Amino acid sequence: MENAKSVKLVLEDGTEIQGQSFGAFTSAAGEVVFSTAMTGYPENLTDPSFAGQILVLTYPIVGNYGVPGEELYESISKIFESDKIHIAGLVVNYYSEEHSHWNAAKSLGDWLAEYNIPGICGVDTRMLTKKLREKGAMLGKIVAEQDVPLHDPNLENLVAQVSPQGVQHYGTGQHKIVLVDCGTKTNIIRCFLERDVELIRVPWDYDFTQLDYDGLFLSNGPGDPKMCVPTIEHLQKALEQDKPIFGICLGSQLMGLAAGGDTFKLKYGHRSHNQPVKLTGTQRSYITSQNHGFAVDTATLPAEWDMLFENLNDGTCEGIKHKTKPFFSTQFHPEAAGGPQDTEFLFDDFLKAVVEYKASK
Ligand SMILES: NC(=O)CC[C@H](N)C(=O)O
Repeated sequence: MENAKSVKLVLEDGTEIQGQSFGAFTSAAGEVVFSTAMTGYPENLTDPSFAGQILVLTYPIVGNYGVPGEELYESISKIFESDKIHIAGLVVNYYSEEHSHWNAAKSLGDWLAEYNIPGICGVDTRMLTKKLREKGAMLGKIVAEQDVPLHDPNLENLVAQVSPQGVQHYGTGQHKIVLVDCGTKTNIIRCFLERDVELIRVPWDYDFTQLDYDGLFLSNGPGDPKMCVPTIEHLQKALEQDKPIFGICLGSQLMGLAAGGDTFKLKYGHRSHNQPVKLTGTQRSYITSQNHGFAVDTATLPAEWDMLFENLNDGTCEGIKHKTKPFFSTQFHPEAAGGPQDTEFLFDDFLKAVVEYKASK
């Protein structure tokens, strides 16, 4: 890029990579993670699960389709996954200063600058990804003029930072679903509102056990699931009842923990739109959208629980289910955005369980 200022990416193992600045010319530290998705940066950057992370995109040209303008669906964003950029920094190979797309309203660089998020381009992101795969996810920083200390976001309660303050209601459908918002992607809300649902969106530490509802949903969210102590405690009470429960990503990890199982940090996580998972007990596999650094340790699940999906790349747990009660979860993202929508039927499965539960009362 002509006239771009120099910046560098520094990793905790001492690696230093020089590049050029785009977005905000500022320094930022975080956990460096990579995604091999080929598209979807407007969705990824606004996914609250990326809070505290410096995101490396392996796709070699980024920014060429710009960033869409904001449109609303009900009272939430129609396009983005939340109302701001959540990543701490962005690392790309070639940043396309020119963009062209029918719904582009601005450039990726201008959008990052609006939120004071630094980008670094001119980085061999495939070499960097090989390093992150060999050594595991590392702390790192993008350094502009001012140096900043390395910082581990997983030691913070990131969910408390991204979860909303109050309760919000959406939709007027027949089935009352409580959505525990640990940093939900808006497409989860859209998926529910396309169905026959009245949604009650509550903060991560809200005592939803006091509410009158037909089904409980636990959202995705950033950081280490073990930070969500109040959510796990409330969930434990819900697990004593029979109302259907569905969790996605962090929500799946919280179900595992509330059930009495354990979670662990994966070496470098799963972040892409083409992760294969197998439905337990079948030979059926699905291609899924994923963004996670932790997973439920299947070996620690109590006897009443089974693994529901398994990752076909590394055999890790991609969801769990209770053997007799209508409780299930996915580690992947059936709501996609971006990514394949092949598993969106799981929202219908959940609502079918809600209908059956209500009919049994
Ligand atoms: N997308 C998510 O919900 C991620 C969950 C958790 N923060 C992890 O990285 O594993």
